[in-house]
Amino acid sequence: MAKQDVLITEVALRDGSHAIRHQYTVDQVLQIAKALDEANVPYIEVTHGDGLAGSSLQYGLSKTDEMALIEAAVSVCQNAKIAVLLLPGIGTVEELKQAANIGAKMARIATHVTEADVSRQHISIAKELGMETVGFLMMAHMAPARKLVEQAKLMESYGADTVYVVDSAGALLPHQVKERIKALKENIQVNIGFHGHNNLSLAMANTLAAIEEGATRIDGSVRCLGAGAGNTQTEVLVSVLDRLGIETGIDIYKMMDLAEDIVAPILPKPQEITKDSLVLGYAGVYSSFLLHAQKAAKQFEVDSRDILIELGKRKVVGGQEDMIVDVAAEIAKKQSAPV
Ligand SMILES: C[C@H](O)CC(=O)C(=O)O
Ligand SMILES: [Mn+2]
Repeated sequence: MAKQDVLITEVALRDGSHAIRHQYTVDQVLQIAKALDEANVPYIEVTHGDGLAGSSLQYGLSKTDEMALIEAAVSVCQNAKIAVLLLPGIGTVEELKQAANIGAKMARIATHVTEADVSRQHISIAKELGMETVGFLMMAHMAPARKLVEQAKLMESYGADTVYVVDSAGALLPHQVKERIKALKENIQVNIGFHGHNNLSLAMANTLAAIEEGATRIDGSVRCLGAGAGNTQTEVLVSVLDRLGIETGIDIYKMMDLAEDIVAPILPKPQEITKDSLVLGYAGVYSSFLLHAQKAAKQFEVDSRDILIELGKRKVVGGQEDMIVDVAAEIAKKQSAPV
């Protein structure tokens, strides 16, 4: 195994699922996971975009049962470990056990940045199942560094091997990432990770800032495939890290090839920063809300940016997707009221 200073988790088959409305097929997962494994990517995350059991009317129905997708990825990987995401309250311990049974080796337990206490049971059961465990603190822009430290310590105490700072809204600026990672580095002993979104075109800068402060677990997504404007682009990231003399162990040419030849052809449209995804970062809104807000905007004939700005003001968090329709209806009502 090549030397690795930073371990990359590829999230195109999980976060990227948001961008294609959870329509992955077994065939696509077989092809992508095999190519990622051949490029020496150490971890590949596979589930519905909102984690295990996310397939629902609320979060979007998957085309294919995620267990079939996980099984497919496991079947073609020689070295890469398959990771699964679980948001307590969406997924349960039952799905976690099922995923472990079919070969998933890493469990990433995601909570809102101030609610790490709900991850205790899932982290400890994942450990009992022999899985590597990650605590995933979402919407990290909504809490100051000292709060993040407090919450990360909880996850560490439950047995997390790594704690991630997750910029779910793509709202953090590089100095804010630095401040948060530095505080974790000074206060917890386990590995520190970073997961960025590119809504303000800062995913790469933020990722580099995190690595500079000591993050060694980093998420990337081929072709940026992810919620909102997507994630830090893996094939670009490994090239930049190579130029910086930071080893990922990943074959750069193979990453570029799989991005161009396998992933690009299945995309309905290239991942880009649109006015709506930009507003996610600007207003600090959960990236997974993008498609729901656009749908509500159409239904109520209002500007999707107005919905997103209002959601940001109300500090709505993941799990409150039903508020999107409420906000759209209120805006429509205000707009049709006589002046
Ligand atoms: C369920 C979310 O999509 C998790 C994530 O990737 C994020 O918060 O960002
Ligand atoms: Mn994400």
